[in-house]
Amino acid sequence: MRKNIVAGNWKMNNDLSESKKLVKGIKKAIKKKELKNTRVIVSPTYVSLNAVVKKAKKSAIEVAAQNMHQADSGAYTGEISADMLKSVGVKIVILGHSERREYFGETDALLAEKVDQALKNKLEIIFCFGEKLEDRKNDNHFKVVESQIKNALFHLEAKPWKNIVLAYEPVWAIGTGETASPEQAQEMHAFIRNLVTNKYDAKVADNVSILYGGSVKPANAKEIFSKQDVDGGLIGGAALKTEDFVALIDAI
Ligand SMILES: O=C[C@H](O)COP(=O)(O)O
Repeated sequence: MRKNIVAGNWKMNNDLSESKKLVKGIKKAIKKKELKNTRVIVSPTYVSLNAVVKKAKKSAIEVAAQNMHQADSGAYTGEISADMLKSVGVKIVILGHSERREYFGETDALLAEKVDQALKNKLEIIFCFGEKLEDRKNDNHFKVVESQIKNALFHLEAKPWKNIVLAYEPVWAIGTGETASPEQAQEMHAFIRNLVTNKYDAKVADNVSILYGGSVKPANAKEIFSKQDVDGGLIGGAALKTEDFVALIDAI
């Protein structure tokens, strides 16, 4: 059965001491909670990964990296490999975030390589995709999402899908305060699950968690998370404050 997930993407926020403080706060706040079928993931910057992994020990918190390079190693100044992530205890990596696509030119083809590299290294992937505002205005949102998923993930066999989490993040809703309505989120999530069913089978589709991301906050989380095909959220801004993030965990 698929899991619910509340994942905080800290993006380029929080230095080392702020990162340690935030994970410590979350750890304390969730200590006595019965999380049942819910996973809690935080994703600090590279420089804080090791420290956050250590602080998260003996808690339900899992730690993800925000990106990684597609090669094993080599002359790629400024980059981080899958092996390096594993060496500091990281088991999950976010790939395909719209900010990586937009500001760092990451294409579907490159992301397909990163996906293969992550899976080869037994890293779990939170794979992000989503349409831009003009795509939605032109009624192209389903087509765009379908091609992003097909191009980066549909070369995979069914088996590796147990290590894939999908994150639908409409670009127009990220950091803008504008959220997709719960109905819009459900409509797209059902479409995505159907795509996976058609390509693989119902079992693969039922087992994949599909997260929603884009201006999720305590005030709107419950309604979004309550939708049948929404299995939690990938959270930016609201993941930076302990009480807000914990409220999102409570909302699931
Ligand atoms: O990765 C997280 C998403 O980009 C959502 O960010 P946001 O919650 O600040 O809109």
